[in-house]
Amino acid sequence: MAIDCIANLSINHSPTPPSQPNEEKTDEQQQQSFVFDASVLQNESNIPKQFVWPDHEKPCSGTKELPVPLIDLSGFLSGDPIAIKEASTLVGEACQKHGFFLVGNHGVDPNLIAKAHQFMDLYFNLPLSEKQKAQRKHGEHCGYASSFTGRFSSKLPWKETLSFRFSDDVEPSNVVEDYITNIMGEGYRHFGKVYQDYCDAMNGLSLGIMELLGISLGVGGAYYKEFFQGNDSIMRLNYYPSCKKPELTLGTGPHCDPTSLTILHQDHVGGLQVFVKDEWHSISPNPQAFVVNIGDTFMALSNGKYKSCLHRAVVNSETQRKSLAFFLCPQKDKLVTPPNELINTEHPRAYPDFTWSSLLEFTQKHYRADEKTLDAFSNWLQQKTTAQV
Ligand SMILES: C=C1C[C@]23C[C@H]1CC[C@H]2[C@]1(C)CCC[C@@](C)(C(=O)O)[C@H]1[C@@H]3C(=O)O
Ligand SMILES: O=C(O)CCC(=O)C(=O)O
Ligand SMILES: [Fe+2]
Repeated sequence: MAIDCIANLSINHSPTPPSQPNEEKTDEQQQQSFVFDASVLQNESNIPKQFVWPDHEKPCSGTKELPVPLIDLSGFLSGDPIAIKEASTLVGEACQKHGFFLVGNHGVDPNLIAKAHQFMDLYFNLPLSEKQKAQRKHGEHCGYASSFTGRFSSKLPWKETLSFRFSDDVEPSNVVEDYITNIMGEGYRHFGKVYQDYCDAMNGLSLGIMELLGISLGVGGAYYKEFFQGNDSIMRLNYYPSCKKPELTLGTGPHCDPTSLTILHQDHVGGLQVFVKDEWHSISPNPQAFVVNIGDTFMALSNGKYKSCLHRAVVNSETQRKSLAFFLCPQKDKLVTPPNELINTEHPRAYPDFTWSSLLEFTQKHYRADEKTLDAFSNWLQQKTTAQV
């Protein structure tokens, strides 16, 4: 079934019955045979135990709003030096506190954003067998994943994702469109074009934000912008089905993004939460704005001055939720090391040099990304280096 034709297809399909647990199988084997079919699970009043999170990680009621600055990019985009200075100051203040801010008047076509959301609705409401054509393979980070049942045996996130790679190092870059068409079929070419265009827009916005970050850190607008030229980034579509017991589970577990910069567009539903001053805070939806946050790799590039902050996503019993996350990542083997201007006796090196490919491999094969990913990775690297001596 091609994505093109589903644009005018009302999708009625008999939901795949959940695989009945088989007593003879071990827990582990049951886990592997478990399939997260959102069209079934969203109607289940008793959610499978693998999706029930420990009490200390369950959603809490009455979360306060996180005060994040909404930075108007119109002046920056028009090259107004005063507006650029103001924007870089606001970005720097937010990044030293919790690493989250909003950007408005960003120049991304609202019709493109709307189309990206519309095609998410179409894709994630396809029959599971159709979505599984793009099944993400073990150890890889591209493709379709439903709650990561193949990777984790507990604390499963209540979500489906479709992730693909975007590279800025070829002109014109058709990597997204070609990937989607190759793994999902020629009928998805229009679908692929929409996300190709979306990623191109995210790439441009990311490089602009890197300019503001460089100015705010006093290393100049070109420093990080050049570092991320030819980036090799990840685009992720997050689809969170409604859940009859939202208070027991999480859409995305607590984590710091291991990547460099995340540009997130959340729909009108809400569910993003950030852990600041030992409390979870929400960031309410603003469809005209993107939520931007610093990831672990940029925290290292800023020598720890800017914070990669713990965050998560909660679900609800009323409606599905969607978010589009563009994860800016440097070329895989580029050395991640902070500029000398940020190193001095008062601020010695906070993290060892590393490459993004080694951190990505660590999150995919050795460690579930969470609040301590960069510390765990640094220790793992140092143990590896010591062992090789
Ligand atoms: C490089 C990545 C790994 C994850 C997607 C991107 C950035 C965030 C990571 C993730 C969202 C952190 C929480 C756990 C995770 C497994 C998830 O819930 O999706 C992580 C992603 C991943 O490993 O696929
Ligand atoms: O969906 C959200 O609001 C957050 C998702 C997220 O943090 C991620 O995908 O890394
Ligand atoms: Fe995240």
